[in-house]
Amino acid sequence: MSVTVQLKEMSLSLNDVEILKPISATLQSGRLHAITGPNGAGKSSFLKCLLGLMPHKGQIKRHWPDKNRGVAYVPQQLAFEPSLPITIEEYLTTTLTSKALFFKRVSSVRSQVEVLLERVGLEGKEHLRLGQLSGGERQRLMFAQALGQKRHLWCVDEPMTGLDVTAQALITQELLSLRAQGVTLLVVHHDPDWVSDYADEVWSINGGLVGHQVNLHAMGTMRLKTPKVMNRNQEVVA
Ligand SMILES: Nc1ncnc2c1ncn2[C@@H]1O[C@H](COP(=O)(O)OP(=O)(O)OP(=O)(O)O)[C@@H](O)[C@H]1O
Repeated sequence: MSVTVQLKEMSLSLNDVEILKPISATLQSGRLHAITGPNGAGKSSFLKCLLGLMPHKGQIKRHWPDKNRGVAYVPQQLAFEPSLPITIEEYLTTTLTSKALFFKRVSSVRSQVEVLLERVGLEGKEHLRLGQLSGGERQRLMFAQALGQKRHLWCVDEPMTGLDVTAQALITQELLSLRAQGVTLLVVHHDPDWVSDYADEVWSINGGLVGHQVNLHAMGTMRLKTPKVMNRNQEVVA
C-alpha cells in the first residue's frame, strides 16, 4: 500500500486571524512536493498543521502501511540553549534509542550515529555541544536526526538555510534518495532553480493554496540529475 496524505478543507486561524484558507489536496508517495510563496504566506504554518503542531480545521487523512513510521520534521532555523550540556553524539543517540543516556551505549547505536554524522558531513564533530554549533551545523544535525528515524513523510522547512554549497548538494542528494525509496517529501523552498530541477509538484501558498503545478521536467530526464558533491576544498568528489 502506498503512502498518501489527503487534505480536506484544511484551514488555519490564529488569534482570529485567517492564516490559511481551506486547502483540499493530496500528497503522493515517492514525490517531492515543493512549497513556495512569499514571506509570511503561511508555508511553515502549513507544515505545522500537517505535523499536528497547529490547531487546524478540516481533515487530514493519512494512509500508510507501517504505523510505526510517522513523520520526520526538519524545522527552519532551530536554536539551542547555549548552556545545554549535551553533545551531538548524545543527542543523536537519544533519537535512535529509548534507553536513557547513562546506560552503556550498544555498539550498533554508536555505529548508526557515526554513519548519520558522515552522511551529513559532521564526522569528527560528535563531541561538540549543541549550543556550540553554527547555523549550518545545526541544520545538518536536524537532517541527521530525521534520517535516523526512517519515516514515511518528510516535512522540511527551508533546508538550505545557512548551508554551504557542499552541504546543499549532500542534502539534495539525501532528499532524492528518500524520494527514490518512496518517501513522500514536502519541502519549503525559495530557490526557483532548485524547485524546477528537483520538485515533482510545486504548491504555491499565499494565505491558502493559490497554485499547483506538476513539474514534468523534474519527473522526466531531470529526475535523474544528481547534484555534485564537493569536499571541503570545493572539489567535486561525486
Ligand atoms: N500565533 C500567531 N498569531 C497570529 N499570527 C501568526 C501567529 N503565528 C504566525 N502568524 C502569522 O502567520 C503568517 C504565516 O506565517 P508563516 O511562518 O507560516 O509564514 P511563512 O510563509 O513560513 O514565512 P517565511 O517565508 O517568512 O518563513 C505570518 O503573517 C505570521 O505573522
